[in-house]
This record gives sequence, structure tokens and C-alpha cells, in this order.
Amino acid sequence: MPGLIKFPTFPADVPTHPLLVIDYTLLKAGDHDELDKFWKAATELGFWYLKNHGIDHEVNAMFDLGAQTFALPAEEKVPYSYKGDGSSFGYKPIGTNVIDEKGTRDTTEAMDVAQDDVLAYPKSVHHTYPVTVRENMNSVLRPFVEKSMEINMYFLSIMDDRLGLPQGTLAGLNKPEEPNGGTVRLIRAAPAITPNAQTFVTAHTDFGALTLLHNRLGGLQVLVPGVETWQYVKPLEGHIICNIGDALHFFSGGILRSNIHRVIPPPKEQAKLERWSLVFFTRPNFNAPLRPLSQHSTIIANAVVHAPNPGKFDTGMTAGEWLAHRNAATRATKYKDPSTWKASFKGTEDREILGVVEN
Ligand SMILES: O=C(O)CCC(=O)C(=O)O
Ligand SMILES: [Fe+2]
Repeated sequence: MPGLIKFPTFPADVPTHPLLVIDYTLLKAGDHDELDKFWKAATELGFWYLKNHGIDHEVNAMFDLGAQTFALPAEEKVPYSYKGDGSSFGYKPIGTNVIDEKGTRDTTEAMDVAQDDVLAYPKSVHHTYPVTVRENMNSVLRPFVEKSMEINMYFLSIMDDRLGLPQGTLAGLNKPEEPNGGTVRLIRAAPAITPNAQTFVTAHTDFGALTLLHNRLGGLQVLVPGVETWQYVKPLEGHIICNIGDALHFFSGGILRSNIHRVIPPPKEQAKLERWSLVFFTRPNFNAPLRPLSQHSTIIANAVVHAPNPGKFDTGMTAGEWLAHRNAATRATKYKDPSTWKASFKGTEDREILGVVEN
């Protein structure tokens, strides 16, 4: 799917949840209102749109690379599959994950390229990749990764300020020089077999620190606090959908929100098309303990003390262990029965998500 193809627009009569729109240029200029809006988005829903980010060219090139990669015959993709249940670097064939408590297998194909492997290329840190990925590491993946990292590092520096952390604290926990779970993910989902009756990506909170999502078609839905039904997030041209993951929720003692989302087939006319998405995950250094940074910030220390269940932010795991644990919980090879699956597939959500009313 070449990056510049035009798609049928998101249907006007399907309800959506409007995210706050953050202007990256204003944010970088230190605009106070924009910084306040960013903080509101980060703490209330944990999702926002970002415009004026200057990354469109790199995104289009990534979608083209996705098209070339998924078009390869299976024998040129399957040998590069994820290694082991806890890892999500490499190729993910259809059916690797389960999407519900009954153990139904997923129908999406994905290619996950580790940030570490992109930055170290031609050295391999975690995995090796199909020929199309290798040949485009320096020309396509590296520029996309570098620009995405710059955006997320800027978000982290604002969060340091607002959380009362010494400048550089959150960047120090997400250092590209140390092994980490940072990943570029390309996802392809075939046209829906039964619209509205199929899940592409099961309800989850993201496992890392920050996610940048580039969607062309609808399908992404969020469960907004206080609302009982899933709501679509409409893709807006030129806008990145940004969200917060579990690690920042734990580091901030719950001040930053890692919100539940899922992917179902796009609505109406869009459901007839293949759905593509491109995701960039900033995930902390594997050795970073996932617990509140209370010793560095009285704001965080206070938030933890006043939380209904202060102990819940201290996972007793490192970011690497958390990633492996959450990855393994999605794997079909690990599926046993409904209750075991529900218990293992838990992120930072504060309510029962798997039995939520469908709309
Ligand atoms: O494809 C999408 O729109 C979202 C994918 C997602 O949530 C994820 O990979 O974590
Ligand atoms: Fe996600």
C-alpha cells in the first residue's frame, strides 16, 4: 500500500471520541496554553493527536516498506518470526496471539523491528529481519526512528517538568544506548470477515512508555473513563495519535494515564479494505525497575500516598520483565482457559475491560 494512496473517508455518522489536538510547533516554542493542554491530555485520557510534527515523509516511506515486506512470500518472512513467547521483535504470522478469553486466534500480520536493531545496523542486537527491512534500514527505518524518538523525548522532558522530576530523569530511563524494548511495528489486517464481530487487536493498555500511532483507516477504539461503550478514534490526516503506556503510569504513581484501547474492523465502507497501521513504541531500558519515582519527586510521592491502593504501582518487575510477561500473556501458545487468560492479560486498567458492553 503506497504511503500516498487516498482512502474512503471515515463515515460522518459513526460516533467518535474527539481527542485533544496538540500542536508540536507550539509545544516546542514553550507555549503555556499548549503545554497545559498537553498535560490535561496526558493525565485525563492518556491519548491525544499531534499535528505539525514534520514526520509525514518518513511515515509514507514506512508504509511503502510495509507493503513490500508483507508482499514477500511466507518463506522469506516466517524464518524471522518472534523468538520465544516473551519477545515481540521480528515477524508475527497471523494467529500468533489470542484475542479473547475463548482463545480465538488473531487475524493480523505484523512486523516488529527493534529500535536497538535499527540504530545498531548492520550489527544485530536482538533479531534479524527480512530482506526488505534490511535493505531499508538506513534509508527508511533510521530516519523514521530518529524523528519518532525526538518527539517522544520531548514529551518526556515536559513530563519531567510537570512531575517535578530533575530534567532528564525520564529520558535516562529510556536511553537508546541501553537495551530497551523500543519498537517500530507495521500491522496488516485483511478486510473484515464479519464486520463488528471480529477483533483485530484485543483490548489492552500499551506495555511501554509512549506510543506514536499512524492510522489511515478507522478501527482504533478507546474506553474513555466513565463511559461504558467503546468509541472510535478517527484518523485525521497529518495527525499522529499519541498515547501513554504502562511504564509511565507506574513511574508517575498513576498521575499519567495508560488507557485501554483495542482495534476492530474499520466502520462501514472502510471495512472492505485492508487495514494498515504503523506504530512506534518507546519502551524503557530493560533493567529499569517499574515503580514510582517517589524518591525524585514530592509530587509523585504525594500521588502514591493518596492513591486508594498505593502498592499497585510497584510491580516488582523491571521494564524488560514486564514486557516479556505482557507479551507472553497474548500468545496462543500460552493459552490455557478463560480465567487464566483474563488474570494474566492485565495491564494498568482500573476496571474489568473484557466484559464491557459492546456498541
Ligand atoms: O493499529 C492500531 O490502530 C493500534 C495498534 C495498537 O494498539 C498496538 O499495537 O498496541
Ligand atoms: Fe496499543
